[in-house]
Amino acid sequence: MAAAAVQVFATEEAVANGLAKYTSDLSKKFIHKRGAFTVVLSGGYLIKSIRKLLEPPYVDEVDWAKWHVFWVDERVVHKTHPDSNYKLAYDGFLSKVPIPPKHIYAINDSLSAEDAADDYELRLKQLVESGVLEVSTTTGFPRFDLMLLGMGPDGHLASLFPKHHLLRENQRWVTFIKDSPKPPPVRITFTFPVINASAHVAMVVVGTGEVDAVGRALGRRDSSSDLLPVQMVTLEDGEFIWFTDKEATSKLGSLYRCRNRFQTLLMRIGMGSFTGSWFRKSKG
Ligand SMILES: O=C(O)[C@H](O)[C@@H](O)[C@H](O)[C@H](O)COP(=O)(O)O
Repeated sequence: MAAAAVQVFATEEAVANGLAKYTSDLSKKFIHKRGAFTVVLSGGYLIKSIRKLLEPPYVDEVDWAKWHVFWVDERVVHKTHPDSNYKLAYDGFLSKVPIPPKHIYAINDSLSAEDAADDYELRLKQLVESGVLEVSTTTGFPRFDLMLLGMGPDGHLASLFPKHHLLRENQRWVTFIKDSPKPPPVRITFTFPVINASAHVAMVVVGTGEVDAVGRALGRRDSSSDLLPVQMVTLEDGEFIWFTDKEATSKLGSLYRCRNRFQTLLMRIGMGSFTGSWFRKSKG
């Protein structure tokens, strides 16, 4: 049984600070351990959520030369197109830190969706060969150090949408979709076995847009309904943490709110540690 930890911050600003510290700590840990840090980004609001990494102390502490950056999903458009997740990340984050360009793995935007998915999967396999990317010893799927993900109001993550057949894909590392309900329709995406092989997944959800999905994902399980895609994140051997704020969790029960208030008090009087404020939600 895998567990998710839920961290509820008072504000979006506090989420951004917490996420920067979490990412910077993991970056140090993995670079010390194996000389590289493999980070997967999503599109959407996530890029704004990681902005504090661009500020002191993190911008100076992080060993950017050792980062390797990937996308959990990408729209099949040119890299300069306003819909491109690469462009979003480049303009808002990657252009501001000294990550070597050869460590930034954008999709090949001259290919069709089918070929771009094949090409991306092949490049991941080459990175496994060269030792940059680890693999799960149990499943053989690639094991990224950290995935920084967002969730949509329908509970989707990456380009894995409710009731879509791609939710059941269990062979491919990277696949394509041509009927994404969120525009644009044509995309490539990591599959669940890849997401679930991760060492760490941070699910970042702030504001009121996703309150219903957060309530369903973290509230009492309704066995009569289909699982939301986000509920299918069950890491084999990793840490799954929600970074949320009060608004996003406003539909959760009083237990969540009480525990968070108690933790905030402990932190104010200097007795709470960051990890101490997490509370565990059993999954499965
Ligand atoms: O290409 C995309 O559409 C994104 O990668 C997608 O998976 C995103 O992360 C979620 O839809 C959440 O998006 P928001 O943060 O904008 O709600």
